[in-house]
Amino acid sequence: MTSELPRILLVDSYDSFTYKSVATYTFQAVQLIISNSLASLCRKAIPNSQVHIIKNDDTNLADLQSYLPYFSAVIVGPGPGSPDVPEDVGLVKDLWNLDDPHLLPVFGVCLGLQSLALEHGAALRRLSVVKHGQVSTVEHTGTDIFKGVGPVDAVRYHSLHVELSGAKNIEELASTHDAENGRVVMAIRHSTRPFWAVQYHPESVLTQGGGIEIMLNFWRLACAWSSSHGRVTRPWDQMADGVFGTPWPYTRPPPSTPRTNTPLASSTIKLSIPGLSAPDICEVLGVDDDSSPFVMLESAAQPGRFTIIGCLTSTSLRVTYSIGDNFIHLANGESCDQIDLGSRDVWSWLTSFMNKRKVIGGSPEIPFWGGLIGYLSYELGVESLRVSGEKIHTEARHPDVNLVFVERSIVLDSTSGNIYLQSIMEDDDEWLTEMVVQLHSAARNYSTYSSFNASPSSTKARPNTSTIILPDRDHYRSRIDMAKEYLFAGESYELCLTANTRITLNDPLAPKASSTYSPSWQRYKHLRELNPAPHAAYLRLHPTTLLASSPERFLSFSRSPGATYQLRPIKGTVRKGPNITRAVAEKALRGSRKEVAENLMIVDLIRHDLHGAVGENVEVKQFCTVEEYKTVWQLVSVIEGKPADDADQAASHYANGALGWEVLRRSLPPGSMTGAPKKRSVEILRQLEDEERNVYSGVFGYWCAGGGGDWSVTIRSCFKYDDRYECDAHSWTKFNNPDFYPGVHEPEHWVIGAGGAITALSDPDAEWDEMLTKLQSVLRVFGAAVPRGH
Ligand SMILES: C=C(O[C@@H]1C=C(C(=O)O)C=C[C@H]1O)C(=O)O
Ligand SMILES: NC(=O)CC[C@H](N)C(=O)O
Repeated sequence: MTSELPRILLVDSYDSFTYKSVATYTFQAVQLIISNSLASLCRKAIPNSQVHIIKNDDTNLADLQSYLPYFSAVIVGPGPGSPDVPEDVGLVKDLWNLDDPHLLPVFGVCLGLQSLALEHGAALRRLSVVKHGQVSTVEHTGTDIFKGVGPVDAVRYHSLHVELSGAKNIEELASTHDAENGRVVMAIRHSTRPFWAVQYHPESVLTQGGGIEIMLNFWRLACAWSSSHGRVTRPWDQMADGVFGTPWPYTRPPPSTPRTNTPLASSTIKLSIPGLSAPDICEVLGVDDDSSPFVMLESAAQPGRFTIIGCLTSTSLRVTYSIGDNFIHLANGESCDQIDLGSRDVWSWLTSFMNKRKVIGGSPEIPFWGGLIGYLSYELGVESLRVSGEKIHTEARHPDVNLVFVERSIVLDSTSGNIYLQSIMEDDDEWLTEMVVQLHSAARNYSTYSSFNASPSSTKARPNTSTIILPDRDHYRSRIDMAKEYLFAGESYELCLTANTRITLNDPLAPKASSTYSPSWQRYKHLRELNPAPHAAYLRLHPTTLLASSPERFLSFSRSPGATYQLRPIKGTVRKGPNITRAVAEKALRGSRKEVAENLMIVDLIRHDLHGAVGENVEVKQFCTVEEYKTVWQLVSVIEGKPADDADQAASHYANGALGWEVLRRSLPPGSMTGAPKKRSVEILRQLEDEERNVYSGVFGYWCAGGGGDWSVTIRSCFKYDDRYECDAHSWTKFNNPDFYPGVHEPEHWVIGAGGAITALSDPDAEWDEMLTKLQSVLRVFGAAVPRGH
C-alpha cells in the first residue's frame, strides 16, 4: 500500500434497491443506517481511515471492479434476509469470486460471513432457537484475527448459521456453544484468499473483547497480504471523488444562504406564583374556546421538568403538510396560503422558515423561547426511509406535519417553581404586563375557590353512548405468529407490532363544543390525572386534536454551541400492581434476557441512527434502567451524540437548531416503534398491520427558534380529526367565525394506538396483555376499561 490514507469500502446490506449504474450515480448521502456503527468502529481501529459506504445493490460488480483499486479493503455489513437470496446480498456474493488482479482484503459481518461460507460450499441452516440481541461467549483459536485477543463476549443477531463440513478452503476461527443450538460457527477465514468474517456483531454496544481488537487484527493482516502480493492502492483522484463523494461521517454543510435578517429578541419576565398549575394557566389563556387552536407540552410527572404553553394569537402561523402534496399550507387566523414546495421537501422548507426566525436573548435557564410546536406523523418518517411495497395513501390525508409558530409563551419549571412569560413579538411589553396581572389575579381566585380545573365527570360517556372497537384478539395473535415467522427466517430481529382502537362518542346530551367549552380539553385534564406522564401534551391543531401521556422521549437537542442530542428509547414494560414492587420489576425487566435483548436491539439501532446523523461521537449514557410510571414500569436507555465542532459552530452561527432538525429527520420513525433493522421491519409491519398509524407512533414536541428541541414518541395518547376545519384556498376564516359553532351535536371519533415489540421469544398471550395494558392507560379516559382476557 502507498502512503495514501487507508480507504475502506463498506458495503451495506441494509436493504435492496433497484440497480443504479456507477457511471450515472454518485453514492453520496444516501440513507444508510445500519452500517454507521460499523463505520465508526472501523475508524477507531484503523487510524485516519476514509470509509465510503455503498449499498449492496447500488451497482454491480462489473462496474464496481473499476473502482476497487482505490480501496485498501472492503467491509461487508450485516443485513436482513438470507445469503442465498440474490436481492438480499446483492454484489456481496460476487466479491468472493473476484479474479486475482482485482482481489483485495474483505471482512464480512454476519450476513457477510454467511455469504462467504455459502459461496464456498457450506450449508445454510436455521438456528433451532434464534439469537437476537443476545450475548454469547465466543471460543476462538487465539490466532489470525483473534491473535492476542482475550475472552470474547459477543452480541448475536442471527436466525441462520452455517455448517462448514462440506465447505472448501474455509477455516473455522471461532465458535460458540449454547444449550439450544449446540455448536455454532462464529468466525472463519479463507485459507488462501484474504477473506475473514465473523458471525456476531463486533459493533454492538455489548460486544466485549471481539470488537475493535478484531478490526485491528483484520487491518494488520490486510496490510500484510497487500504488501506480500504487491498490491498498491490507486491514489484517490477526482474521478473517484465524483463517484463516492465525502467519506463517512458526512459533515453537514451550513445552509448555503447565511441568515441576513435581524434575529428576534426575546423579552422575558420571571415570576413565582405558587399554586398556579399548568391547566389553570391554560384556562386563563382561553383553552375553553374549542374553536381556537391551542398547544401545551406538559411535564406532568417525573422525570419531566418544563411545561410549555403557547399563547396563540390570530396571527400565529400554522404550518400543515400532507404526504403526497407538493405544497404546504401556511395559515393564521385570517388567511390560508398554499405554498409551492418546488424542488424542496417539507423538511428543508421548515429549515428555511426557521432560519429567518432566529431568536436571541431568551432566558438560558429554560429550553424554549419561542418556535414551532406540534406533531409529525409516523408515515412522514416512513416516507423518508423510501420503503418498498404498498404506497402510503395520499388521497385526502390529514396533516402529517402540523405545527404552529409560537411567539408568546409561558414556561413552567417544576423544579424551581418559576414561571416564565415570554414574547418574541416586537414591543410586546403591554401583553407581558397584562399577563402578569391576569396570572396573579387567577392565582388569588383559585386559592379562594377550590381549583376549578378538576376533571369533570362529563368526560365519562353515559351508558350506550359510546362504541369502542378493540383490536381483535385472535387476529392480533395471528399477526404475532406471522411476525415471529419473519424473525425466525432472519428477515428482522424485532418488530414493534401495533393496532388501533376506535372510540365513537355519540351522546346528544353531552355538553357541546363551543367558544366556552372544549370537550377535548376536559378529556385531557382527565387523562393527566389518570396517567400523569413526563411527556404529556394537549395539541388542538385543527383538524387534529392530540391528547398525549407519553413516557418516552424520542430526541432532545440543546442549543449550539456545545449541543448534545439525546435519545431515550423504552423497551420492556411491566404492568404495575399491588405486588409489583421495584425489586420485582427490576427482576422482570433487567433480570430478563428477553427484555434486555429487546432494549439492546433498539439501543444498537439508535446508535446507528445517531452515528448517521451526528458522526463519530455517540455514547450510551445509561443502559437498561428501570423507571417507574403511573401504570407501568419501563426499561429505559439513554444514548447521546455530539456533532463535530465545526458543524456545531456552523449550527450556532447560521441555523438555530437546524442540525437538530436534521438529526430528527434522519432518525424517524422512532426505532422503538419499528424494530430492527428499521427499513425491513417497517416494510414487514406494513404487511402485518391493517391500517396506517398516522399521529400514533410519530413524534410531538418543539423546535425552539433559539436552537434547542425536544420531541417525544406519540404513544399512550389518543387523537381525533375534525373535518369541519379546512384550509380552503386563501381562507381559514372558520377559525375566527364565532357563528361557526352551530351548537349541534356531532359524534367524536377518537383513535388510540397501542402495541409492543415482538421478538422470537415473545409469548402471544403476554404480548396481547401488554398491548392492552398500554391501551388501558388511555382508554380509561373514555370511562371504558378493557376486560381482562378480552
Ligand atoms: C408500542 C408502544 O410502546 C412502545 C413499546 C414498548 C415495549 O415494547 O415495551 C415500550 C415503549 C414504546 O416504545 C405503545 O405504547 O403503544
Ligand atoms: N445480522 C445479520 O446479518 C443477520 C443475517 C441473517 N439475516 C440472519 O438472520 O441470520
